[in-house]
Amino acid sequence: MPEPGRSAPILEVQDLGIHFGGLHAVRDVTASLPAGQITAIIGPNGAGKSTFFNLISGFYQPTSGRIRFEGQDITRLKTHQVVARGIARTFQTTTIYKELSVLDNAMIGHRVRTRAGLFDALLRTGRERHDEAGSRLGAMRALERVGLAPQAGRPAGALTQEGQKRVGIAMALASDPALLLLDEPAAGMNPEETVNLMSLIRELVTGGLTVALVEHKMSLVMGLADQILVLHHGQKIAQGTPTEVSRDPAVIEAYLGGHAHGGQMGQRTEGGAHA
Ligand SMILES: Nc1ncnc2c1ncn2[C@@H]1O[C@H](COP(=O)(O)OP(=O)(O)OP(=O)(O)O)[C@@H](O)[C@H]1O
Repeated sequence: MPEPGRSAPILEVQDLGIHFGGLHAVRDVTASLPAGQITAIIGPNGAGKSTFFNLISGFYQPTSGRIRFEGQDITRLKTHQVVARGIARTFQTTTIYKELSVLDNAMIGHRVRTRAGLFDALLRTGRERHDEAGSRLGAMRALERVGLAPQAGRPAGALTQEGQKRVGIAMALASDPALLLLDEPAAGMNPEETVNLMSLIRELVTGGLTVALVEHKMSLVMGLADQILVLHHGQKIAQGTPTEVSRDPAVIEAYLGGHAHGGQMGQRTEGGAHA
């Protein structure tokens, strides 16, 4: 496993922040994601993890700070421009089109990156036909990467929960990103499916991808992440290897909230909060 921080950063954020009215959802976060590694972003509920992803992927415009990707400033880019630069994401809730085929889903992911607009599509211009062929090729490549090529013709809704998660990942991979953001990839998965998902993420990283993920399942985070970034009340409170952060007093305090008995990081208490 490569040592965190040893490879050049693919993404750097500096003093990144956003507030909604008086609420600082993310505040003064300075951090970097090493290329070719897996970074997990963790923190108690409401810590700002999803907002952090939304800032990086252009869904939200930061109210302070800068974002650099592959050495270039992407702070003010819109979502489609961020995708075109090479950052793709999946969402917490499954956003696949269940009635469409697995291949069509992946093609939708690819077309985010192509230039043909509605006008081209309606008139079936040469460029549109060219783009469609390119979409099909890019989509098939993405399906091969997630092990779904043999299922390309099936309706996405006919796949297992794990299969549908893979479709979501293929949709993101179809735009051929250098950085993949996974928002709670293991949500709703049983332990066996979670292990399979971990193997898939490892394979993708071995193939050259950089991954950042938000996840509550600590077995996945601890077993997969090269480095962990911990947010609490929108601020970075720790960054390091899984071993380092799990021993960090500030992290333990954030998760246990000062209670001596509360289980491990990320476990949900009966009230639904994270112990
Ligand atoms: N668009 C928005 N408008 C107003 N407040 C928002 C908005 N998006 C997020 N917030 C607030 O910002 C804070 C951080 O939310 P966020 O969803 O990023 O946390 P999180 O760490 O992802 O939480 P969880 O683990 O529960 O998904 C919360 O208080 C949330 O209510």
